[in-house]
Amino acid sequence: MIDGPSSLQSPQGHHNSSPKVRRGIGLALCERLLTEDDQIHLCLACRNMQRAKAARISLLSLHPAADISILQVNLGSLKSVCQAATEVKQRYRQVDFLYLNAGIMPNPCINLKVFLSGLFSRKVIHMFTTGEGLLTQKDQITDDGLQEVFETNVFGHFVLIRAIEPLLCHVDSPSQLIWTSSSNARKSAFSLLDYQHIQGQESYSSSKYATDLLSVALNRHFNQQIRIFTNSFTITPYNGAEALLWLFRQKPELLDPLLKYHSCTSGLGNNYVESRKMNLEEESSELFYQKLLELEKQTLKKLSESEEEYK
Ligand SMILES: NC(=O)C1=CN([C@@H]2O[C@H](COP(=O)(O)OP(=O)(O)OC[C@H]3O[C@@H](n4cnc5c(N)ncnc54)[C@H](OP(=O)(O)O)[C@@H]3O)[C@@H](O)[C@H]2O)C=CC1
Ligand SMILES: CC(C)CCC[C@@H](C)[C@H]1CC[C@H]2C3=C(CC[C@]12C)[C@@]1(C)CCC(=O)[C@@H](C)[C@@H]1CC3
Repeated sequence: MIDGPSSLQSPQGHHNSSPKVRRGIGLALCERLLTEDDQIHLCLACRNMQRAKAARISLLSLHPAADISILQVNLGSLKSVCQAATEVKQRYRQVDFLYLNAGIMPNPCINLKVFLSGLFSRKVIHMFTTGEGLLTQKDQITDDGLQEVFETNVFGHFVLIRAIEPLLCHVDSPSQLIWTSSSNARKSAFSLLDYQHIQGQESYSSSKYATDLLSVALNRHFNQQIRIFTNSFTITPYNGAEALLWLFRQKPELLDPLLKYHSCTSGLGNNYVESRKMNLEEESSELFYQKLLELEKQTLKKLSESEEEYK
């Protein structure tokens, strides 16, 4: 099983030999999964090996008998994604659960006008749970020539899923693919004509809507063997892992691919999972899927050509 990257950081933000654990949803999920069943094999796929090792140590301190391995992957680099996929195929014959957790929101900027008018309106709860229209981000371009938020939050995951497809599609025991979206996903922030969100300033909202769209197409193309789900705004990483853990216990064939599963917390502090229909059309999801297949073809070709050049 692969988990999304864990969240660990040294106190000053740079790496040393004993980085301090920064708790994100990925690590909280691993802890909760091991509490549920410490016989599972966990593989932590992280971009930073120091943090991955520290996450492993922290999990082992709570579950000494756990079987935990680590793997390096930077989702913002196609080369790294392809290398990680090759490594996964060498190590495993099947992946039962693939949690796609990594997601970035670089340089967020709050729109104070929207915040203040939202604060005194009936939409105040909606604003605090979805952050709709509240934040803008400054995106940048990766070495692959793609928008960083799009590549990290969407395309890197997409290429990884496709590259390890043979490990996911087993007739007798279907795999479950659980992809973290957000209640910040917004249809109006996304455009099929600008799916990398080059022109706008809400790359995070756009990337999470892209995740929702892709989840529907992937379900169709993987012949109902893979289910993809999402979660919403979280107060603590433990709460944020609620829907992810709930999905671990579900039979994938009984879940509706058009629903999004949100981790929620009541006023009394109780966690629960709520399903909501996604605001999307299946035709758009298919069109987007086809566009990503084309982009994958182009970018992987470019990558292999540049690798040939360096030989
Ligand atoms: N927190 C919230 O309120 C909500 C979060 N979400 C989503 O949940 C997921 C986890 O969020 P959260 O735990 O809060 O966030 P964190 O920032 O704590 O964790 C995100 C993780 O993604 C990893 N990551 C970032 N970029 C890359 C990359 N290029 N390659 C590999 N790994 C990468 C980070 O690794 P590293 O440690 O190296 O930085 C980090 O561990 C995200 O997808 C987020 O969008 C959704 C709704 C609400
Ligand atoms: C006094 C300050 C001006 C208060 C500012 C509060 C905001 C920083 C938060 C209010 C709602 C929050 C929110 C998110 C980030 C922080 C806020 C904007 C997210 C966008 C974080 C990532 C997600 O995936 C969303 C679901 C969150 C929605 C709410």
